[in-house]
Amino acid sequence: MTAPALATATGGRPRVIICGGGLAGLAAAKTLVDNGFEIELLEQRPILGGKVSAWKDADGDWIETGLHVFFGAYVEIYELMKELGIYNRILWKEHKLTYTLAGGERFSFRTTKLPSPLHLLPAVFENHYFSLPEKLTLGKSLFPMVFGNEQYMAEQDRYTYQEWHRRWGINERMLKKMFLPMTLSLKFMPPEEISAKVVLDVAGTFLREPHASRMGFLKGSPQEHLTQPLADYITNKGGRIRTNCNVKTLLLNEKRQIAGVELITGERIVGDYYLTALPIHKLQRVIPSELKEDPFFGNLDQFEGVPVVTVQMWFDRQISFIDNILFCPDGIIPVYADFGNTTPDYFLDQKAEMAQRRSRMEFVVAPARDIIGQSDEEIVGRVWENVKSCFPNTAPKANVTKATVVRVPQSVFATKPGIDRLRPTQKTPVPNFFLAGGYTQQRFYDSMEGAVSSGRRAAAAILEAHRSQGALARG
Ligand SMILES: Cc1cc2nc3c(=O)[nH]c(=O)nc-3n(C[C@H](O)[C@H](O)[C@H](O)COP(=O)(O)OP(=O)(O)OC[C@H]3O[C@@H](n4cnc5c(N)ncnc54)[C@H](O)[C@@H]3O)c2cc1C
Repeated sequence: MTAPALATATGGRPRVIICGGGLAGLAAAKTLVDNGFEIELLEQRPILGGKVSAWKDADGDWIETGLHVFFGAYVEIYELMKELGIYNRILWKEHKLTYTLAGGERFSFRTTKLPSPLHLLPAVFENHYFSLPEKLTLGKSLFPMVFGNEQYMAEQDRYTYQEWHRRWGINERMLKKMFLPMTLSLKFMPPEEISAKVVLDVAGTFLREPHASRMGFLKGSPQEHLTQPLADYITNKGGRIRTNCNVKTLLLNEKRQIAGVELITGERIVGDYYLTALPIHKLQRVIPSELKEDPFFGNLDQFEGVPVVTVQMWFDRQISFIDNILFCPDGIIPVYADFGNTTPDYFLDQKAEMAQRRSRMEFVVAPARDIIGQSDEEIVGRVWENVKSCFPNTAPKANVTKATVVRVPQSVFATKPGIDRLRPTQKTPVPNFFLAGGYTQQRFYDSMEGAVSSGRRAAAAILEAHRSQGALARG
């Protein structure tokens, strides 16, 4: 809803400069234009979307920054997509987690319609891969996962997940085969590095909410089905989006408020409010050093991004017949999907008979610290060996017709122990400066939902600041 009464001291509409055109910046921009603000969004790259961005290569194939799935637990991104009329672009898959192992072995967890947390218990106890004694070690740990209160969860942030797992005496094979691909898919970090709190938060949500772990895929590229409709909505409402605008620094005035944004070209852009929706390693560079004297900003230097690699491979025949997300504890591809099954826009030969359908797979390669520096050929070769070992009946007959590698040296913020309490609010101690991004405080960490939620919270904080400023002026 537009609020035409909004105005600045000079009589114009309040103007917000947003740095960063990922989901957080775009979600904030949408809320602000909906509320009568003038926005100018500055994005460094030629395309929008940040970590969810995709672009077409010379063959006309979409290349994605990363494999993205939607979880049933998300809320705000669905509200936003419904407002844009694009919620139906999500295709929900069967509520089942499939693990593919070396040698072609498989196991899965299928949920039932029982009330939570019972909906997941048959999934664990019907599973054939783990023995009953192994599964019983997990049973007792479900209590703190489901019933642990906020204080308990916060206290677990001092442990890695591996430490927590061992403290509770949960079976080691479950750590290696079930939880390793889970933590690598969640935050691209292994159990010995990720905070226990993150895993407990996610597992607790899955246990408490029956649909939380259900997953969906976009019907095609995130550019066409998410980012572009969002950007179009903003520009149609008068928002200005500028790509190829690399923000160099935020400028301060004598009151230690933000006075403007300087681009690397030297151009200076001025507004009433400033919102950064940058990845944490970029934010660290644009914040003036004077502000870092305040621990609110100084603490941000303790955050870092996790490296990850995305590999896409095209094949001359169908390798997998599973229309869902796939996990793999063996090798370097903890989570992947065959877009030939999951994503209709990507079917190479949509009208063909099933026999002619071909696989097109996208893999998350993690942990990537030691892999990211390898050559494309080496990385693709290792992924291909991994695929052949997981699909020994179909893969060896197939030929790889094309492969691409996308490296993200600093992707989502590293959820290592001790970092959670340092996550800043969207409102900062500087009255005209606000933050958005997965590292800021909200429930969903660095995810599409976390980005949208943080963007909307930052926009709400700007609205609030503007209203109280108006009240002050009137008073
Ligand atoms: C491989 C991979 C897989 C993922 N899978 C999932 C998934 O399955 N489900 C899920 O929910 N989430 C997933 N995520 C996480 C999700 O993509 C992110 O949490 C979310 O997109 C972050 O959005 P953001 O706007 O906060 O940050 P970003 O997307 O990083 O956006 C920041 C923007 O700022 C721009 N920028 C940087 N520096 C400057 C500068 N100096 N000036 C101007 N602009 C600048 C960047 O170019 C970028 O566009 C995945 C991430 C990756 C990398």
